[in-house]
Amino acid sequence: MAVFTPLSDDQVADFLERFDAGRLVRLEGVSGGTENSTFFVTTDRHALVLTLFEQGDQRELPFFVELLDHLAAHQLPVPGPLHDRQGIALQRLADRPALLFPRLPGEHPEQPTQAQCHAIGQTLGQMHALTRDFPVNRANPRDLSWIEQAAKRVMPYLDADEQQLMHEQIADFGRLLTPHVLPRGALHGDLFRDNTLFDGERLGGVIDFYNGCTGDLLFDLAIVINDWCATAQTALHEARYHAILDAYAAQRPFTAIEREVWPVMLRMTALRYWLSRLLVVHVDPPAHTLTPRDPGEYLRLLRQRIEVPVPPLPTAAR
Ligand SMILES: Nc1ncnc2c1ncn2[C@@H]1O[C@H](COP(=O)(O)OP(=O)(O)OP(=O)(O)O)[C@@H](O)[C@H]1O
Ligand SMILES: N[C@@H](CCO)C(=O)O
Repeated sequence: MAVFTPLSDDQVADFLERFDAGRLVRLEGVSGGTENSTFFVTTDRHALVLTLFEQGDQRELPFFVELLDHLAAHQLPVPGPLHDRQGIALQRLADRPALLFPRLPGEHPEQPTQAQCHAIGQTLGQMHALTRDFPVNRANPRDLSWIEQAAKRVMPYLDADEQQLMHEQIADFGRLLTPHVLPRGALHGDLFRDNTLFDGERLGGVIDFYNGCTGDLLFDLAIVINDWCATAQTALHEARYHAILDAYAAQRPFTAIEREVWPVMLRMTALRYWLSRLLVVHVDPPAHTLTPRDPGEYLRLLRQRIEVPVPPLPTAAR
């Protein structure tokens, strides 16, 4: 389930009056997602998605709206929010912040093809090239200082080997990453396969920007590689890896420092998800009954990244 706040047809029909988007034909709750209430809204003119924000700091919503407006204005495949007749995107409905989006076509890929990997690498590279000078800022909520704090909260739930691994890795990140200034910009922050929609090989869109923030561009790319390029045994799927990185590098070439710290960034983002999933399981279980994602998957991935070197970042497009 991902309807925490039910809405009636009348509520949504009234809400649509604020926009030039047609009249309500059908309202359906969406079962995917875990954080917000999501509805598919069909009007006589458009297929739309309505999101009610159930958690998080509402003062941060303008960052997401401006980022999506910016990317959509540059024709990136993202759902640019609809603006009402007064030009305002961010609304209130059922006492919650609400946004209305175009419904993008497609399905989440489970076993991404080469063409799908190329498409996501290219789009992320374009997004990063476009947001290097994006003027609005939101600090990365999952940076190294968050990792250090979160690690203290989960330590009691780890065995001795896992505790040692976590301590050693975090010390490494501080030593190997902190001295460097990496290229920065606006990040998606959670670009897993299930935050993309593919219509066949065509990228219909990238969704769920609510982890979006300002940070190291390489952090975003490492999240993508870890999720998109792991085989069932967490080994690196090399064909997908090269397809994503080559397409990305053609849009935004890597710096020498990025090439140097790349293996560390892959480990840091693997540990970031090991931690956030441990927090959900042991420390802050959500109110809903959905099965939490397995922290062990990212522990295995982290170990894999430590034991098996990854090929270097490409120097130039092949
Ligand atoms: N613009 C869109 N076009 C088509 N489908 C969408 C769109 N936005 C959301 N969806 C669908 O709704 C589902 C839930 O949306 P979303 O991922 O934003 O929710 P969430 O509660 O923030 O979830 P989570 O953070 O767990 O991924 C998505 O998996 C997708 O199937
Ligand atoms: N992508 C996250 C969940 C949503 O933030 C994870 O796999 O843990």
